[in-house]
Formats: sequence, C-alpha cells, structure tokens
Amino acid sequence: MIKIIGILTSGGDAPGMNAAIRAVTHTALNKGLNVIGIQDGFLGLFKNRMIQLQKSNVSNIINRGGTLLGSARFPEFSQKDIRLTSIKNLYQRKIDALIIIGGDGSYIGAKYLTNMGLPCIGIPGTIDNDVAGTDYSIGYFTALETIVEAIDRLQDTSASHKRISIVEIMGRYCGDLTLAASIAGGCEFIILPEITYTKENLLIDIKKSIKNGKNHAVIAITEHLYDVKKLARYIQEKTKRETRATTLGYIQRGGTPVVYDRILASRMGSYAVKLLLEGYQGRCVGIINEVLVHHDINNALKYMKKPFKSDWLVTAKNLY
Ligand SMILES: Nc1ncnc2c1ncn2[C@@H]1O[C@H](COP(=O)(O)OP(=O)(O)OP(=O)(O)O)[C@@H](O)[C@H]1O
Ligand SMILES: O=P(O)(O)OC[C@H]1O[C@](O)(CO)[C@@H](O)[C@@H]1O
Ligand SMILES: [Mg+2]
Repeated sequence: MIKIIGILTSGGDAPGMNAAIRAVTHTALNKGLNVIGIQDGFLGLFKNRMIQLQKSNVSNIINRGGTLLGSARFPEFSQKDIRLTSIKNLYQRKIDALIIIGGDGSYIGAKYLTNMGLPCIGIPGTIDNDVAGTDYSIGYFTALETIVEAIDRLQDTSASHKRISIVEIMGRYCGDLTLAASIAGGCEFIILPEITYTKENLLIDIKKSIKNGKNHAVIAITEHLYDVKKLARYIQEKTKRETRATTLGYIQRGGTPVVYDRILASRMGSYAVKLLLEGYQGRCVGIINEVLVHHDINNALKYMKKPFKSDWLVTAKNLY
C-alpha cells in the first residue's frame, strides 16, 4: 500500500508546474499520504535533494511560473548505476511511488524507474506540446499567450517600417506553438518542422505577396530549422526589403500561468494521485477532448504519435 509519494519536475520548466505540485500535495495529504518533493529533477533524485511537502509549502504558488522544486537537464540519468543510486535514495526515504512532471524525455526516466520496480506516473509538463497521448501539456497555453503578445508587437513595428520580420519560436521539433501562434497573431508565412517548406519556396511566396501590394510581413518559424539571422539576410538580399529576425527565447517559458494551464495542472495532479491509489503504475496522464485519460508509458513513448494539425495549417493558409 502506498503511504509516501515523491514528486519531481524535470526538463524545461513550464508555467503550471507549480499548480500541479500543489494539486498532488493537497490531494495526497487529504488522502492521508505523505508527500516528499524532490528538487532539481532527476539530478536531485540522484543527489538526494528532498524536502517534506506540507500544504504550507505549496500555498500561493498556483499563480506562479517556473517550478518551486527546481528542474534540470541530467542526461546521466540514462546510466543504470545512476538510476540505481537514485532508487536507493527513494527507498531510504520510504518513498513508495513517484509522480514525474515533464516532457517526453522525463517520461523515459519514468519508464526506466517503473521497470526497475518503482511505480511512476508521468504528467505532461512542457511548453512544447510534443507529448503523445494528450491534446495539451501543462504550460503550452501560457507560452502561446506570451508568443502571440510578442507577435502583436512585431506586427506593429513591421507594419510601421514596411519590414519583413522573422520570429523564431520554441517547440523543439514540434510546430504546435508556431502554428497556433501564427493563426492567432495573423502571421503571413509559417515554417514548421512537420512540413517541407524551403527558403526558396518562401521567397517565391514573399515575392508574390509583395507583387500583390503587401508591404510588410511576419514569418513564424520553429526553432532549429534555419539560422534566422542568415535567413533574414537572404530574404533582404533577394527582395530588397528590410528584414529583421527576432528569437523570442526563454521569455516563452516564464510567466504567470493562464487559467487553462492552472486548471489542467490541478486536474492532472489530482488524477495522478488517484491513479497511484488505485494501483496503477507506469502510466502517463493525458487530456483528450477535455476528458482525463491515462496510457501505458511504454506504449505512449513507442507507438503513440502526436498527430500533426494539418487542418490548422490549411486554415492558416486560407487566412493569408
Ligand atoms: N533516454 C533517457 N534515459 C533516462 N533518462 C532520460 C532519458 N532522456 C531524458 N531523460 C531524463 O529526463 C530529463 C528531461 O528530459 P528532456 O531534457 O528531454 O526534457 P523533457 O522532459 O522532454 O522536457 P522539455 O522537452 O519540455 O524540456 C533529462 O534531463 C534526463 O534526466
Ligand atoms: O533550457 P534549454 O536546455 O536550453 O532547452 C531549450 C528547449 O527547452 C524547451 O524550452 C522546452 O522543451 C524547448 O522549446 C527548447 O528547445
Ligand atoms: Mg521534450
């Protein structure tokens, strides 16, 4: 029977992680369990950085970005001896199960720990929205608001100076943030990892739009596809239009979580505790059509793919 639950946040921080920590803590304490917070993701698990969580530790955090537990990238967790030490640390504190809030990478860590005998539940917490088995991950909607606000500002200055602006958006290898932000921000051109759209194709389309009388444009592009500064120089040279590149960077990851992320995190956190109490392990939580679901974490990682929203792209193109 589970008496003590551990909780950690891992990978890039995402707004709403705190709301999830709070939900896990409150739900578990209300069910008579103990909660231990592990600091700095899998790194803290290995280094034995743990704190007892009470309701007082998680008060006033539902509205705070980042994660009060801290997070880290700790690639060494792929080594078995590191994981064995980490599990030993958990058993020393009599932790019976672990809730892991993070992205697809963190899910791999959760899968390994479950296979080594420690029941884990994964909660999707990443701005990238690249986790299979869920329509949305915690943090995505807040990042989207931040990005669209930035695009609105870029539209103002681009229009005033009759310039072309390139805006580089996070998402790693997932175009969800870029696609949604492009529609909401009225971007003229979209470059996504999921579709082939070369800079030569882009140039043809820009020239067409200039010919049609358009004198400014915002191009939204997912990170890692092009060197955006070089791309700006290329477009400027070929079109003779002033072109500027803006990389939004880490401002996309911070900030007050929007209401949807707070509610999503609260629901998922509570649900994860419920699953553990019902005897589930090696599961990951998701939301599909607004209903909470759970999947085998191995299957989610191996067989489930996040579908590309091709109809959204069609819509975006219809709006040019
Ligand atoms: N193959 C793996 N084996 C064991 N642990 C892993 C593996 N891949 C990732 N992890 C652990 O999960 C952590 C987080 O993974 P990653 O850096 O990919 O971020 P993420 O959870 O996908 O979140 P985000 O993409 O939002 O930053 C890693 O730093 C590492 O500790
Ligand atoms: O914080 P780091 O390690 O530089 O990682 C940046 C990456 O993290 C994310 O912000 C979240 O996964 C990605 O969008 C981005 O590629
Ligand atoms: Mg990831």
